[in-house]
Amino acid sequence: MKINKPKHDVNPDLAKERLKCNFNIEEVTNIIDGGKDKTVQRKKIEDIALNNGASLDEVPEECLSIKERYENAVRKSCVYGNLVRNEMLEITGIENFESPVLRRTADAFFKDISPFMLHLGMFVPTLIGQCTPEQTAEWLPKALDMQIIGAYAQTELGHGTFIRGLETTATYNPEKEEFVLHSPTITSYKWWAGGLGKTANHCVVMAQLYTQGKCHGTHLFIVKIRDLDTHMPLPGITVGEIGPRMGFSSADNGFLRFDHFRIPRENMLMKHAKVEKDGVYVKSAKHGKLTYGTMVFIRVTLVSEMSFNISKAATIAIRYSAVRRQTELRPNEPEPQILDYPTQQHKLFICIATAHAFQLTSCWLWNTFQAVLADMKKGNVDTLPELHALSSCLKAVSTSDALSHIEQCRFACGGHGYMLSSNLPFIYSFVAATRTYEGDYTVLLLQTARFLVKASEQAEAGKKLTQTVSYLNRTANADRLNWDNTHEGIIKSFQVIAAGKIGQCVKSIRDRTASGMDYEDAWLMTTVQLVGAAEAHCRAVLLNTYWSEMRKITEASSADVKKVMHQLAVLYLMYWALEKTGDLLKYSSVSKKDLDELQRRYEELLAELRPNAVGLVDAFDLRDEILHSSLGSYDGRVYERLIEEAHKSPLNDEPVNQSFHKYTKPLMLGKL
Ligand SMILES: CCCCC/C=C\C/C=C\C/C=C\C=C\C(=O)SCCNC(=O)CCNC(=O)[C@H](O)C(C)(C)COP(=O)(O)OP(=O)(O)OC[C@H]1O[C@@H](n2cnc3c(N)ncnc32)[C@H](O)[C@@H]1OP(=O)(O)O
Ligand SMILES: Cc1cc2nc3c(=O)[nH]c(=O)nc-3n(C[C@H](O)[C@H](O)[C@H](O)COP(=O)(O)OP(=O)(O)OC[C@H]3O[C@@H](n4cnc5c(N)ncnc54)[C@H](O)[C@@H]3O)c2cc1C
Repeated sequence: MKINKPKHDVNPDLAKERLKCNFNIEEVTNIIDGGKDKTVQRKKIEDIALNNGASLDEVPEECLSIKERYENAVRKSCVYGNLVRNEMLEITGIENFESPVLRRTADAFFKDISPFMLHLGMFVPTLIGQCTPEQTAEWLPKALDMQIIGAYAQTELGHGTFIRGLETTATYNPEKEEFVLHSPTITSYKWWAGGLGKTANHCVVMAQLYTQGKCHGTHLFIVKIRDLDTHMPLPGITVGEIGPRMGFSSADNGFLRFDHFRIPRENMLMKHAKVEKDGVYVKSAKHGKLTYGTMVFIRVTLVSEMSFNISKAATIAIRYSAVRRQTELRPNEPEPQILDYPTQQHKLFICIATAHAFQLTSCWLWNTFQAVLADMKKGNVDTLPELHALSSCLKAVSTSDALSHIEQCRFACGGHGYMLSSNLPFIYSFVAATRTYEGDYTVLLLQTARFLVKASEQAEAGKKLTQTVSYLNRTANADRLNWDNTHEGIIKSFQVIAAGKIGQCVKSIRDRTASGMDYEDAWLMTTVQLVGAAEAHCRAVLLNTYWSEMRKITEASSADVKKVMHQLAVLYLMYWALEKTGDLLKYSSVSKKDLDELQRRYEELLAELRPNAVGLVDAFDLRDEILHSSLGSYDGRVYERLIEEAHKSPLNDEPVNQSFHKYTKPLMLGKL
């Protein structure tokens, strides 16, 4: 495999690590990419995007002012967008505009975030999912060609989670065949939409639809908010940026207020429900929640996004841990590489395994999503609730796990991991937002819990359940599972934990209603348990999917690759079994002796994986331009890079800062 040759000598410790690796790295890269041809395609696209240096910044993004950072990000977005439009999409095919390969190259341009991200990330998918064929013909080519730039304005100042509580109104006027968009209260300001503040000239707006004097709930509208030539906001539109936040600092998350703003009837996105010219409302023939489709789509894609982010953080932390030496183990012996500490391996090897677990699960989820879309095309929406439950819990758990693993990667890099030049703080703050946006963690797990409670009741009634909850058919009446210390045994025990927790929730709700509580209060009182049950279900799905997909995907692999992929999956199973010993003790016959044995095997496995650690992160094949890290580059020149980056600090532009003469010296002389 062609590796981008480092310009400098590789750090000797890192070079030695690469000699230790006992499997074929290229083979694992091909597995991650989804095949050899996909690796070739990815590399071709990366060469187009990155070889001309257009992604490079003279001054690090973080050293710029807010305005400069935004302007620089727009500049790079245009260069990048142009490359996507003219060269990259030709290779992937226009229908793959959301390809992870494009997503990956975008990271080389933006340490933080592109102000255009939501254009391709949400605006375009909404057009694809919510437009009639005529609307698609009108809007999609312009959006894909970037003649118009869009945002997705759903959340308001007062409501994000509770979509039915949104206050923006779209009132239909049959005389003029127009909708009037209005923000009636301060809490109805649209708030948060990425790219809305300064970049977008169009946006999709979620608003309460009124026609013939009746409210028909939230629907989507496409709205032009700025003049295409001058970029000035149109009359009736107040739009701006919401201000600095934890991350997302090079983009322009926006606010938007409508003052009786008129749009043509054709601007309601009418694939599912519509308003006729005379004002008659025709509701979706299929399902009431199809306007939420973009959210489901993004939740599905976020699982792969989390895999990518963990793989970046793991690459940085593992390469750094191979270079970094700290603390004598025995007097007069060299300090060990910190990667030799089992505690460090415990923090980091799970990250490699999780990146694989999420990648394989995301492919499986994507196929499930495509199958549901195909069913819906034929008018069958029966599979939608299961997809909604799955995408909700996998989005919640993958973003939450990614966040804690990435934080462990930062801890694993000590003080240097706190430097922005390590890139770990950027990765962390990006992923921190994913736990909240597209549906908050708790809220989405409660959506899954609704589905699980219904499934449990169906299992109790002897009905056959769909695939992801079919374990409830087998385990509904099981009390404590007989512990079986095999991989399949661990997966089964997680299904029993999930079934036990769901059963306990059902019982709590029933006990509470039997004692006189109404159902809503009984549900509310049980929500802490319900979140736990949905998380447990998600763990069972993740463990089962990772294990079975790993076995499938490595069927034709070489023995060494099979072995190391198998070891990672076993590590994942053991890690989670040990994390959840309380649940195992409650729901299975596992003994202290069994758990001690599991712990011993886990520690041995860390040691077995140790020689392959650097090889495993090299297999993620993340170019230095994408990693943006002083600690994680391929050549391991950690200390040299930290010094180079320090010199880029604007505070080092002159030997004495003017504040000394203005403030410090007068203070020292008592003249302030
Ligand atoms: C170039 C590539 C780029 C890739 C980049 C990758 C990532 C970046 C992308 C974006 C980044 C940044 C931006 C983020 C944007 C946003 O955050 S947009 C705003 C997102 N907002 C949310 O997610 C809000 C969360 N809230 C909800 O989803 C719903 O309100 C909630 C599900 C909580 C409840 O909805 P509500 O209307 O109140 O429903 P009910 O409680 O009445 O439920 C009725 C039944 O409908 C079922 N249901 C709910 N949602 C769905 C759905 N989506 N699909 C199918 N079914 C659904 C619900 O379960 C109920 O069913 P039962 O009655 O139980 O049977
Ligand atoms: C970086 C970023 C980018 C974003 N981009 C966009 C965008 O482009 N477009 C857009 O429309 N929106 C966007 N959002 C908004 C985002 O979708 C919402 O912030 C998110 O859905 C959470 O909603 P909320 O802010 O109303 O939180 P809230 O719902 O107010 O949550 C606050 C707390 O209340 C809890 N809570 C709320 N409801 C319940 C319940 N029913 N049961 C139990 N607990 C509950 C939550 O768990 C949480 O702990 C973005 C947000 C961020 C942070």
